[in-house]
Amino acid sequence: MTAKGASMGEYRIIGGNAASGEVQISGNKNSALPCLAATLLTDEPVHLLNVPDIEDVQVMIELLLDLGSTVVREDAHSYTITSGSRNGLLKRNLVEAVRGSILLLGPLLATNDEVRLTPPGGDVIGLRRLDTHFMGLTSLGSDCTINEVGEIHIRCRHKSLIGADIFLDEASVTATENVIMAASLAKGESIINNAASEPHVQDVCAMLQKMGCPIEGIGSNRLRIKGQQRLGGCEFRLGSDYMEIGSFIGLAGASGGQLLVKGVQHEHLRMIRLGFERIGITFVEDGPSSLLVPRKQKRILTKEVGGHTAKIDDAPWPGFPADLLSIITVCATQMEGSILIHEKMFESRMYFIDWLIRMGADIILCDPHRAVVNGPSQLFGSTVTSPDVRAGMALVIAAVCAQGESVIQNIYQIERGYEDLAGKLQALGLEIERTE
Ligand SMILES: CC(=O)N[C@H]1[C@@H](OP(=O)(O)OP(=O)(O)OC[C@H]2O[C@@H](n3ccc(=O)[nH]c3=O)[C@H](O)[C@@H]2O)O[C@H](CO)[C@@H](O)[C@@H]1O
Ligand SMILES: C=C(OP(=O)(O)O)C(=O)O
Repeated sequence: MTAKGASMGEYRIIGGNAASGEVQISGNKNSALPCLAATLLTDEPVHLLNVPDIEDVQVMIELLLDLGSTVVREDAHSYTITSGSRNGLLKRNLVEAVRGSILLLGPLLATNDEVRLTPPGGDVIGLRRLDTHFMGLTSLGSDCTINEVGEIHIRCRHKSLIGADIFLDEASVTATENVIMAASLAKGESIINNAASEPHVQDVCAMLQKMGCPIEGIGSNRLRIKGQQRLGGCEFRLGSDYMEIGSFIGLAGASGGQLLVKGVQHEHLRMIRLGFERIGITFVEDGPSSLLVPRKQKRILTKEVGGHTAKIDDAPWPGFPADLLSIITVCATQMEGSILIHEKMFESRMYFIDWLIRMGADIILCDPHRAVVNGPSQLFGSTVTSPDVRAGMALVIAAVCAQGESVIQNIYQIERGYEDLAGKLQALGLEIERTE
């Protein structure tokens, strides 16, 4: 059993078929988590639309319920949430189930004198430091400590948080979101320098603006936030999940299918397009919110000018997203040539490559951060375990490309972030069975 008692089930996949047809993309997990947390910043109802129906969202909603919020689920993707007491015992197993639980810190600190929280969970992909969160929240006038059992304790030094000119030591996504949310109810103006600017950070800012908090610089690394005495309710539609989009582009490209991907925000895909082009996969815009991955692809790992081996590395937005490097790695095994994959941001995200090697991939894992993929390789079905959400999806793609049957275990890790994955893959003509 997992922390929240969800399925530890498995997927059985018979490989060899191309993923073809149409797929509808869900709302962005990494927008949903902070936007759910931001409902705590107002006493008025907040109506959230395009919320993905995934495990992480269900955990976050359970945490809000524990904090006294009223949650009305209008349908699988829309909720009206009204916050209540904002205190209550947060179950350790729920907090530890998702990284997003750390996002309660900012809103709870803005609305209470002090907050206690056990450390968050999420993917085990290397050290996930909290220093930047503490740095930002301390600058707004609080004291942060962690006790011997790892419990986080934050206390306001004044009657309320006080706006400040803050410089973050790294452009951390969730730290930026926490500081934005805390600053929205701080006294006076705050400036966040070296802020993260991912589309989900932009979503949180757009939602807070609708709640009555003026924010300048959205999408840049310098945000100016005018703190308010109170915020109002709003209706907000979450952006689409560009990690899911990238995953389906990779799935179609690697398996040789033709796929129409619907529910796309093209402006989020500029660097992702360049990354996929480097591994020989292209896609074209097909209307304002769709893209097409054509069946016919180059399938060649491109070289740098001068004929040198190319590389793909991750970076904070608008760089290539860390969360898509595992997908790129598995897709590269199906293309001709060599490429260096350089994971700069997380220490332990590349160990899933051992599973790919076991399935027949020719990859040299140089060190925890760098791998050279030599392709193409015929992959063979195997029993593998999903270590984290993106590695899990990468293993699904490997299984689709492989000859024979694969079993992918620990699919809770995948379903944390992908809505109805088995259903979506079956609709694309793939042989996948989900068992509990
Ligand atoms: C719930 C949520 O939103 N999770 C996302 C969030 O996690 P999260 O907010 O936890 O990730 P952070 O942005 O804090 O950091 C991710 C990693 O990148 C490193 N780092 C970060 C910024 C920087 O300028 N330089 C640098 O090296 C950090 O040290 C850390 O190892 O952002 C990550 C990076 O996009 C994504 O993988 C996660 O899916
Ligand atoms: C690392 C990820 O998620 P989380 O931060 O929620 O663990 C991810 O979505 O790839």
